[in-house]
Amino acid sequence: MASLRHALIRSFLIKRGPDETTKRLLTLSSALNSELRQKQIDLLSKYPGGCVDLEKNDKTGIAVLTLNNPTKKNALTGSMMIDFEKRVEDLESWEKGRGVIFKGSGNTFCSGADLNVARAVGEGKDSGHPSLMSSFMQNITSRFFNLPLITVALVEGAALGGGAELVTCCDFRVVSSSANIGFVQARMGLSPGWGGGVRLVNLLGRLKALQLLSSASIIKGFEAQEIGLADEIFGEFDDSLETATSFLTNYTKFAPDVIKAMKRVVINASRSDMQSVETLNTKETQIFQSLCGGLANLEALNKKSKF
Ligand SMILES: CC[C@H](C(=O)O)C(=O)SCCNC(=O)CCNC(=O)[C@H](O)C(C)(C)COP(=O)(O)OP(=O)(O)OC[C@H]1O[C@@H](n2cnc3c(N)ncnc32)[C@H](O)[C@@H]1OP(=O)(O)O
Repeated sequence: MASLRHALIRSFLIKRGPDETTKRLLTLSSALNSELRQKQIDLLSKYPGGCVDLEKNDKTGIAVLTLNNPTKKNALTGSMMIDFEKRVEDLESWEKGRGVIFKGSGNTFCSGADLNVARAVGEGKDSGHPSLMSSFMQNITSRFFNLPLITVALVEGAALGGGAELVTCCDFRVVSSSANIGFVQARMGLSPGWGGGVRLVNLLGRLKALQLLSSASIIKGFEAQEIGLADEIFGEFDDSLETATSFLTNYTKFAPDVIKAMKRVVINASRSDMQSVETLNTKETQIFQSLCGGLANLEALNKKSKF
């Protein structure tokens, strides 16, 4: 697949060092990247609805990032994916930032990709649409995961499919005891496509990740805590945002520069080769693309089953 080859070539070039040929090839690579990005934006902007809101508090250094599509359980439309990228860009350059709470509106987290987008992407298999959506979301979730800020997912209600993958792109998870977290891609005849497979293995280890992905089981908040997918649990009568804020303040007491430095230390130490994650993600997309629009996927989409 072109983008896999492109990523592998780019990774080789960056490692090779700055000679003339490499510079010219990297310029070509950048041009290819911007062409890919335009194709992604053209595809995703066809699916409007909902928004992703960001409230930054310069005084406390804490921001709240909210997936806002309550009539669809915060399912991610194409325009929300583009919104998400803009909010991540804002956070990447937030000087007074210390931490981010990532939540959904209406006491639920996210029910994954909007099924209308998932269906359209599957039907556009031959035009490479699955890889365009997958690589776009992998890039944003990787950038969010590597923000120089301490991030916590506030998980209530449902976090299903891509929604469960978004749960993994935070440093920490504060989860309602009655929340439902499910990597339900297999029920859709799919595999993870938003970088959640790579992050889940890094977070829980190969065996627990394989159990969750291959069973497509939906676990409650307290079960998530037992396996290490939740760092704190709260009850239905607790104020969820207050709980997440109080949890986050344990890690955001010091000056923004110090917090950012600590996060950068951890990012660098946890990955010896920056390109390896890009290569792993690209291979995840290749697997996702191979299933998207396949028989199992189309049957599941036509059933529009609930979980
Ligand atoms: C790599 C990502 C991957 C991909 O791209 O293929 C995916 O993420 S695929 C999507 C995987 N997620 C799902 O399949 C979840 C589907 N939704 C449900 O199971 C339920 O809606 C649930 C459990 C989230 C909530 O159930 P509840 O009974 O509380 O509410 P409703 O089902 O009545 O939902 C209310 C309202 O929201 C609409 N809805 C919910 N999820 C989605 C979605 N993912 N896409 C589009 N619309 C969604 C649902 O249709 C209802 O709308 P209404 O007009 O009232 O019928």
